[in-house]
Amino acid sequence: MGIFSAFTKDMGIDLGTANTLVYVKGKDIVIREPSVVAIQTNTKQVLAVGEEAKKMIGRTPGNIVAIRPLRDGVIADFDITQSMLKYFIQRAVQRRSLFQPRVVVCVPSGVTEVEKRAVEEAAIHAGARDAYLIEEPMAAAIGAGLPVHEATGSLIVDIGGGTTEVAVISLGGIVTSKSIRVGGDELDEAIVNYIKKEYSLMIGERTAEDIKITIGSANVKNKESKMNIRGRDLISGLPKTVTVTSKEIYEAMREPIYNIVDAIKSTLEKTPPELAADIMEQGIMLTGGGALLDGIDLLIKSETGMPVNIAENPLDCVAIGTGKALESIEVLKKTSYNNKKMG
Ligand SMILES: Nc1ncnc2c1ncn2[C@@H]1O[C@H](COP(=O)(O)OP(=O)(O)OP(=O)(O)O)[C@@H](O)[C@H]1O
Repeated sequence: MGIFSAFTKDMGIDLGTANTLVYVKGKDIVIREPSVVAIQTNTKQVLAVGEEAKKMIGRTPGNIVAIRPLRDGVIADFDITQSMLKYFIQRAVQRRSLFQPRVVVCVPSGVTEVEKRAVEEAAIHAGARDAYLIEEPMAAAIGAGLPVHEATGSLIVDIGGGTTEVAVISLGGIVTSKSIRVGGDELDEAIVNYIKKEYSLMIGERTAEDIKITIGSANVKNKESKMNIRGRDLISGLPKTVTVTSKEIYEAMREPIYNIVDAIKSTLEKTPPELAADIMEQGIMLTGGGALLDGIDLLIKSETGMPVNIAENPLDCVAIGTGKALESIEVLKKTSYNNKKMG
């Protein structure tokens, strides 16, 4: 390692639809914030980014909006994504630093070629010396400690906010994969719709997420809890409280949960037999916030007949894997995402 490289603060960024994490080489994860930006609508001025902006969702006056610029695994608002990325890079670098970092960004798999270029440019604009992209399932697998470079099959399932990525990895490459636009957000929406239909009660997406995390389960036999929730009665227009059970929430989330299970099954069906045998032995690895949903591992195990493991820190895997990819930057340069640019 040259004397200067020790000071470069190279970083890996998980630009997620729900959360953005920044991993700085030698320091671990230094930023962990929701991917939300609050802006003044008339001037387009950025008022808050991250946690502070998330608190404003559903609570802003007319001239301020709190936006999630990445939705459903794609960049819904490019300019705001760029501002957010710039804000996080500069916060991680600390303005006074003279050294320009090399940055690896993990982007949702649904982004287009144009958007990939634009993310690289945004990173350069924000002060990066070089910018590379990495595919989300590869970053998740590296972060979860799977032997991605060995001649053995690993199956990774990353259940994020906007997307679920399922991939079989061997010898440093993705052998077969599937990405669906179903993740934690879809579960929240299903809860909002269920409560509306069953109780004529309107709740916000943050309340729905809270219900999912507190009493939601993918294996209802294991859980029977209740929760009081508050919202607006659609008939009277007034605030109202109702009590919901985990069984009801399971019913509400059943369809999107089974979409995730089906994506895993169809990936397994396309997996070459030798690699399927490796996966049978090693098990399926779950990462992403959705891996924390109560009972999801048991459901996948019973539906596929394969052993299932949950990564140690499922929310951090992509950021850690993105950061670790920096250590083998030569390998990164050769990946399909970056070699078009290089060649
Ligand atoms: N304990 C929990 N139980 C259920 N879901 C959870 C839990 N904790 C977090 N989540 C969900 O995980 C999702 C966020 O996960 P994560 O941070 O991995 O997504 P992301 O990387 O930002 O999204 P993407 O991979 O789609 O870009 C949210 O939908 C959140 O509600």
